[in-house]
Amino acid sequence: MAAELRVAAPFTPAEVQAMEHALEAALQGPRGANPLVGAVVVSPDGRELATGYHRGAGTAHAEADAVARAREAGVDLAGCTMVVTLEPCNHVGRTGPCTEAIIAAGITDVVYAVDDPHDPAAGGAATLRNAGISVRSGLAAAESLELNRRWFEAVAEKRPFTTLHIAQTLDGRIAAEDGTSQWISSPESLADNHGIRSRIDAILVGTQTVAVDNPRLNARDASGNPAARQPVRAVMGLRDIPEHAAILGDDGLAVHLPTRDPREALTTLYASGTRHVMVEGGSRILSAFLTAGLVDELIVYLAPTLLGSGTPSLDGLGVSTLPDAQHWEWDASDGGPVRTLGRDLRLHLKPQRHVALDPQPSREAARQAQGGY
Ligand SMILES: NC(=O)C1=CN([C@@H]2O[C@H](COP(=O)(O)OP(=O)(O)OC[C@H]3O[C@@H](n4cnc5c(N)ncnc54)[C@H](OP(=O)(O)O)[C@@H]3O)[C@@H](O)[C@H]2O)C=CC1
Ligand SMILES: Nc1c(N[C@@H]2O[C@H](COP(=O)(O)O)[C@@H](O)[C@H]2O)[nH]c(=O)[nH]c1=O
Repeated sequence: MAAELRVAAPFTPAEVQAMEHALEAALQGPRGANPLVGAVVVSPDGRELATGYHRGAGTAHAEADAVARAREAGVDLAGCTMVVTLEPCNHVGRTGPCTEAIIAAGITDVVYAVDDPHDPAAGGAATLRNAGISVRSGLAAAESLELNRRWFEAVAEKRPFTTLHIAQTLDGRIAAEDGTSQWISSPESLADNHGIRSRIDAILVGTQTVAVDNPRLNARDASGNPAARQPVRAVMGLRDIPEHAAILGDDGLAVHLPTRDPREALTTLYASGTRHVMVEGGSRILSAFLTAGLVDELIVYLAPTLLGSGTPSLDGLGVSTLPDAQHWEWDASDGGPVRTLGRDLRLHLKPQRHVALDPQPSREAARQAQGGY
């Protein structure tokens, strides 16, 4: 009789389930300069003892968050397994390295989904192994890559992660016929927008928005007090910024990008350290970034207001026939796809993964896809 071949399963059922929970936890964080990351610590007998997630650049990483929560609850993690959606980082950025937090907690096993492609942070697995920790990777790798697909792409392209902001009326207008647009959004939407401004690296508008609105573009609270952290204020377009424009301020954070090429604008911002930019408008700038396929996250503040005329949100995307339409998916992260902000709705979307479409789909295929309609 042939000897029975037994191959040890690379991951236990508890680890598989913990990774599912880590992916869910990751979705609570905001998108931006850093990827969404979740972590769950599992005891040797398979119980989930602590969960953590990353709340955005400058805050604790998921692993450190899970360790801190366990400490607060008086839970000892010695001998446990850390299950995390991204390779633990190895560097001192704005927070300490996760490898250190894991080693200090006495964790003996680490299971992660995918390697960290971000040069300064990479190498965590090797550091953990050198400390005698057992490290395995590849669990739910496809799901983890999909979770942060656009972030991985931005890192590979060496450009900032790009969020697009549109504050529009129900009929898709961002300004009235005379150019007035302040304010279409509810105070709650404006507060949300200023919250984003305070955690991004740069905000970008077109030269025409500067000419029409004379915006300040800093991050403020409801009383007008500036936030502790301010973004670079970038103006894109060939025209000079008017000498007395409010955007110039006196803090040296204003920058003119004399180009009409969105990729060139992003490359320039990246070179000076910007890893997350929010494009605020107006119409032609929003359209240029969307047409170039450079938008990683779309936030639409939808006001229950009608103008009937005025500046449309978008100024053409080069789409003349339905099969060329851009498709977007609802984004479950950071509060979900739809939130109510005062009288407004906040819609949260991500670009649909590019799928090669049959250029001339058969009527039968189309009928089936639409359920017979
Ligand atoms: N509700 C909202 O969310 C917002 C509303 N607004 C409103 O939008 C209106 C302004 O929108 P809009 O007139 O479209 O102006 P934009 O702010 O989009 O600026 C357009 C100008 O940017 C320059 N530019 C740079 N790159 C490009 C490009 N790829 N394609 C075209 N132009 C480019 C051009 O000027 P140059 O000659 O200098 O190169 C162009 O005239 C205002 O009324 C403002 O109030 C603005 C922001 C947000
Ligand atoms: N009108 C409009 C927005 N407009 C954006 O805000 C800019 C003004 O910024 P600031 O001068 O800092 O207050 C303006 O030029 C445009 O970029 N944003 C929104 O969230 N909701 C709105 O209804």
